[in-house]
Formats: sequence, structure tokens, C-alpha cells
Amino acid sequence: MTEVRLRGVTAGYGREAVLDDVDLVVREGTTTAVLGGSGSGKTTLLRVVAGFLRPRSGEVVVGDRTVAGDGAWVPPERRGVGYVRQEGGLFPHLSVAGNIAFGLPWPRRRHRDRVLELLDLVGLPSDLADRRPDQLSGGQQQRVALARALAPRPGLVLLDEPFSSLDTALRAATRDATARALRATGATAVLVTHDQSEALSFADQVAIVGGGGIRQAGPPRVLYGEPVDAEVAEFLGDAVLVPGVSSDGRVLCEFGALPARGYVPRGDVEVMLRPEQITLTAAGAGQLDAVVLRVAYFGHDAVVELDLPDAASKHGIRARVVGHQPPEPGDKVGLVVVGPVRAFPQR
Ligand SMILES: Nc1ncnc2c1ncn2[C@@H]1O[C@H](COP(=O)(O)OP(=O)(O)OP(=O)(O)O)[C@@H](O)[C@H]1O
Repeated sequence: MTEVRLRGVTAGYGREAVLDDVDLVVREGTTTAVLGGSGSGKTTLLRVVAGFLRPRSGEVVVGDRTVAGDGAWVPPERRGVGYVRQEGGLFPHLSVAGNIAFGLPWPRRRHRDRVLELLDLVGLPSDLADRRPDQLSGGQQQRVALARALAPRPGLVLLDEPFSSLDTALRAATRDATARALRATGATAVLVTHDQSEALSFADQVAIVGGGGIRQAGPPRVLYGEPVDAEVAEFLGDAVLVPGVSSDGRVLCEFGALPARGYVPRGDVEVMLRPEQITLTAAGAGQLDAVVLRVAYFGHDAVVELDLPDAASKHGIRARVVGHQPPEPGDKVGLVVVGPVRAFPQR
């Protein structure tokens, strides 16, 4: 079991600092998903923890050892860290068993039992052991890469977008197998991903990287419900933003007076709510009336774009409704809006 701590870490390439004074804690035995725009420094963060990149300043602590900073430097191979890349990076000339055994310490490389145990751990049948990587599906290759990373029983596993090249169904199955294997071993994990729903469903903690730092880190529900600003809110899902005025922990906006959660700035604010906080009812039966402009149908749910005749904001009002009976464009509907909402200082 391994806790990871980054304190004041600044790192980059050449003169450019990609990460500037970054603090992050990943508690032992938990999973943190690192989410952020392209080029924001997610992989750089993993490289610093793995030891592939030396931070210019700050400290990295893995378990009870300072592995970088404060005069210390522990090379990657001595950090007890497993690393799984986007494309798996299996050795093409070795069998599945050979690839997994490569992760075992020298004296144990011939231990077939341990290889089969690792295959089972990642949910693969033992008869794949003698195949070559090119005889496996993409999802199977990623599971073998995970088995190889888990072979030396690392306390920490770093996963750099390991599911991104897989199609939707395979992605979900591989992600579930990975989550199960990590739980079974008790390893701490850091997962880099572009996928918001993956981050929210897979991890105990989500960390949003942007502007050289961690914009916000916390449990998925806190980040989704209480993002620190409108940008983080929009990054982590669909957000409806309307102008409002706050007083006494409530906000007054075109949806009426609604309770707000978290810190509420005074005066003019930007009010944020999620589209699923708006439900549709019969015209005249809600808190206010609207007309359906467009409907984006996704099967399990639908996003309904609405026009509020008396509202200040003329676009961007969206309700997420269950998919079996979405309304039609032109329909008149009533809206019921439930709080709490978030209120940000106006941009
Ligand atoms: N080896 C390198 N040499 C120079 N610059 C680099 C190197 N690797 C990354 N960078 C730059 O550092 C910045 C952060 O890169 P990084 O790969 O950490 O981002 P990322 O958030 O993982 O991006 P993506 O989501 O696109 O994979 C980018 O501007 C990138 O161009």
C-alpha cells in the first residue's frame, strides 16, 4: 500500500514549465483520475511520479520514501511503480506469458503459476498464455500490459490513457477488469484520461489539471456538484449557466429563487446547474413555461434545448430527460428546477 504526495512540484521540458508548484495527494489504496485538456500536463505529471522526468523543484513522496526533491533521487526502476501506456507497449516477439514474466523479478521469471495467476487477476483465460500479442484483441493486449505492470506487486500503478484506443464496449469491460484487479491487489493508482464519465465512475478522486496546476481535486461527487468555477464545471460535464443575484445562501435567477451550495459570492453571480436538475412537465404545471427548440436523442436519455420566452439568457438552457419519451421541437412544456445550484463571481 502506497500513498503518493506531490509538494510544490515544478516540471517541464527545456525552459517551459508545464507544471508549476503542483500539490497533490493520492491516498493509499485509492484511485485518482487526472483529467485535463490536451497538452495540459497530465502525462508530465505521471512521468514525474514514475521518475522519467526530474522535477525542477518540489518534492515527490511515494510511500515512505522521498523519491525526488530535497536532495533525493530514486530512479524509476527502484520506485516500485508499475506503468501502463496508452498502447500497452507489449514486446511483439514474446508470448503473453513471456511479456507478463518480464515484469517478474529475475529468479521468478520461469514461474508459470504466477503468470497464470496474473492472467486470472486481469480476467483473461489461461489458454492465451502462449499467444503472441498480435494474436490478441486490443482489450486483451491492454489487460496483458496491466498484468505485466502488476507482476512485481507494485504499491503504485500509473495508467496513461490505457483504454483510449478501445471501442466503447471493450473499453467498459477492460476498465471494469482493471478496477477489479487494482482493488484485488490493493495498489494505489493514478489514471490519466480524457473521458469525463470514465474519471467520475472509475476513481475515488478526480484531479483537474489546467493552467500549470491542479484546478481542483476531490471526490467525483464534490467536483461534479461543487466545481470551483464555471470552467471546471463545463470541463466535468454539461453545465447550464445563467445570470443571477445572490443573497443569504440563495440565488435569484430566471428559474426563481434556488438554494446554492458551497461558497456563494455576494451580489451579481453566474448561476450553474446541471441539465438533469431541470425536469419537464405539462405547460402551466411547472415553475415556468418554455418551448422546445431542439432535441438531441441518445437512447438512454435526451438533451432538450429550451426557449424561455421571458428569460434573460436566450440560449444554452438544456434539460436532460430520460430517453423513452422525449418531447418534440415546438412543444410547449413546463419546467421544474431543483437546487441546489452553484454560484460563481461573474466572469
Ligand atoms: N518530451 C517533450 N519535450 C518537449 N515538450 C514536451 C515533451 N513532452 C511533452 N511536451 C509538452 O509539454 C506539454 C504537456 O504535455 P503532456 O504530454 O504532459 O500533456 P497531456 O495533458 O498529457 O496531453 P494529451 O492529453 O494531449 O496527451 C505540451 O505542451 C507538450 O507539447
